[in-house]
Order: sequence, then C-alpha cells, then structure tokens
Amino acid sequence: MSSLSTNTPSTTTTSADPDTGAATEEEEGNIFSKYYSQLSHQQNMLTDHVRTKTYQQAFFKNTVDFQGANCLDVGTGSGILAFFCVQAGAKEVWGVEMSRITIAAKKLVSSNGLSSKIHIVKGKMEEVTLPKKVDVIVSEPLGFLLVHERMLESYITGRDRYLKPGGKMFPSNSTIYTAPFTDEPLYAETCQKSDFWCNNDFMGVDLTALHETSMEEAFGQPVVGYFHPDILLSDDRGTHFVDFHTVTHEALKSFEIDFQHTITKTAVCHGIACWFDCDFSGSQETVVLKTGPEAPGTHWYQCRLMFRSPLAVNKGQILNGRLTFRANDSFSYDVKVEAGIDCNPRIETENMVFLQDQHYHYLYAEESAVDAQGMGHVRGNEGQV
Ligand SMILES: C[S@@+](CC[C@H](N)C(=O)[O-])C[C@H]1O[C@@H](n2cnc3c(N)ncnc32)[C@H](O)[C@@H]1O
Repeated sequence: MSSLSTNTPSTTTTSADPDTGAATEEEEGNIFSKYYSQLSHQQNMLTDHVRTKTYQQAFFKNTVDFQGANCLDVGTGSGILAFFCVQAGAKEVWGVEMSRITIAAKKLVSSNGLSSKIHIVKGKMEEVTLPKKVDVIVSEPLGFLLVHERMLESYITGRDRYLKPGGKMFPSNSTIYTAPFTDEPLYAETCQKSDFWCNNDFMGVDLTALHETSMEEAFGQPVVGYFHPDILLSDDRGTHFVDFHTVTHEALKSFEIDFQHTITKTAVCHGIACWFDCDFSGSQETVVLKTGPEAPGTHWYQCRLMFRSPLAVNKGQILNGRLTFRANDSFSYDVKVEAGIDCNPRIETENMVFLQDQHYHYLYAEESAVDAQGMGHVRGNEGQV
C-alpha cells in the first residue's frame, strides 16, 4: 500500500490495520513496539515530570519556531509532543508511530478536537510517506545512556527524509558524560549474585563450572539506577557530543568516548558512570534536559559500567581510558570499557589503596552489553522504571 495525500498521510509499510490495530509479524518481532503499545508505558513517560515539563517548556520558550509551522513528531506515542507543538502555535503536526498506541493517540486527538491539526500516522519513520516536508521535527528518542533502543537513528531518518533546509530539531543535540565511581556495596552485591554457582553439591550436581560464566553475566550488565554524586572520584568528565542536525547513521552506529580523569579521592574505583544532557536550542532560548546525578531524577536514571576487577586509585593520579560503543542487533549497543592509571607526582602515598595483583599502568578491559531485554529493569536502589 502506498499513497500520498495532502491532508491525511498514509504509510507504505505492511503495518497493522490502523483501525483494528492488529499487529503484523514485523511488529510482533519488535520488543519496543510491543512495549510502547501499552498505555502503562506511555504513562510512565508522561509522568516523568522533569522530562515532559522540559519538553513543553522548550517548545513554549521558542514559539517563534512553532508559530504557523508544519511539524513532524517522530515516535509520537500518546501524541503528547504533537499536542505541545499545537500549544506552541504549530499549524499542523504529523505524529508518526510504529506501535498500536496509535489507536489511543487518535482517540486523544479526536477528543481534544484537534483532528484537523494533528495527523497520527501508523508506521515506521523509515517507511511512512508524508505529504510534505516540515519546518520543525520534535521527538523523544532518548534511551538509557542516551543511545539504548537506537531510536536516534529513526530521529535522524526523519530529519533526512522530511526536514526542510534550515529547519529546527527539538532536541537539537546531546552530550554523554562519564566519570569514575566507587561503590563497594554494589560491587559486593554484583559478586554475590553468582554465589549460587559456587555450590559443588546442588542436589548432587557440581555447579562450579558455571561460576565464571555467571560472573561474566553479572558484570556484563550495566547498572541502571540513581546514585549520589559523592561516589564520583573525579571532577573531570569524559564527553561525547552528538549534534542531531548533522550526525550521520555511521557515527551513531560506532563511536568512542575517551576520558582522562584526575582522581580527587583515594579509593577503589568500581567502574565508569555515564549519563547525558540534551539541549533544545531554539531561535529564542536553549532549554536543557539534565539526567546527571546532581539533577532531579528522570526515568533514564544514570548508568554504571562495572569493572570486574576494581582498580585502586589515589588522589592526584590520572585515570584514562576509552568507552567503545558498537550498535548491535538487539536495538542497543555493546560497550567496551578500557581504563588505566598514569603515575602522577602528586600521589598521596600515605593514603594509597592497593588491591592484590594490581600494578600502576595496569590496563584491562571489560565487556558490557547494554541488553535490550533488560529494558525497564533497574538494579541498585530504585526498583522498577
Ligand atoms: C520514548 S517513546 C516517546 C513517546 C512520546 N513521543 C512521548 O514523548 O511521550 C518513543 C516512541 O517512538 C516509537 N518509535 C520508536 N521507533 C520508531 C520508528 N522507527 N518509527 C515510528 N515510531 C517509533 C515507539 O513505539 C514509542 O512510542
């Protein structure tokens, strides 16, 4: 099916019947499509007040960009950002959405009397056909660690297919931050998860051959949850800047974050913490959405990548290394962490911390997969998203 009309866009996908909402095989194969088709998950996002309020403020503080504008909302979900576009003065909005939540979104649009302004389009951003190019693209394509779910790729597909030259994007850019942290209880808890496999007589079966695999699994998962900024071991931040106006698909699929942190506390470093900020740079004002440990909590929490072997660090030393992100087939990324210590003349020897077998200039790597199946699961102190 492929058609083009001036008012009611149609899709070129094999997606579900927009009226019955029956899922296609393709849709059933996409865990995020199923996840987002449930009102409860849309509600989770709407009730993240930091997130939702920041989006509305970003549009309201840049009404010059929305007045009389044609807008595209990539992944409209309940349609909330499309409503905000209209509130900010948009002429028409096309809300593209791959999941069956379109049925609910259409109900909201109609019950709010906005059917002539907001057009909910069922299908993938990569496949739908819209009637015209737009002045503004809005979206909430942000996952844990910014890139989990790989929806940024759909956001920039929307840009490449439908944004007029010089058009605006809300959000417009984002920065991932890194910092080393210490958290002994978290480390102990992660190790304890594998204690079960130390049993050499579980109902007469020796399980110990799987202990190592279980440890790899436990440390291979990022920890999603809040933490207090006091656990950070440096004031320096590794950064990775992504400009949504210019970033390419290739650059999103594979990137590195190099870091160099001057250690501010002698401690045992248990890994690298990561979070992101997002800018909405309109013609009038830049509004910032923050998800770091010092900001009010959001449903993105923060992420921590654990070291299997912790690293003793001394105040004044330099911890340097690299995070390597490679997109995978599970709508997420494999993340590799490498870190090492440089000797520094300002080492406070009286407070040095040593771990067995650790040497200065010690370099090691940990593999960590940001697992799509782990979505919504929070380890640490905050329960479920
Ligand atoms: C994080 S939610 C945001 C929903 C809504 N915009 C909001 O801010 O509350 C992302 C939405 O985008 C949809 N989505 C993800 N990838 C998509 C794609 N390639 N094409 C269309 N919709 C997509 C998901 O089904 C989900 O409803």
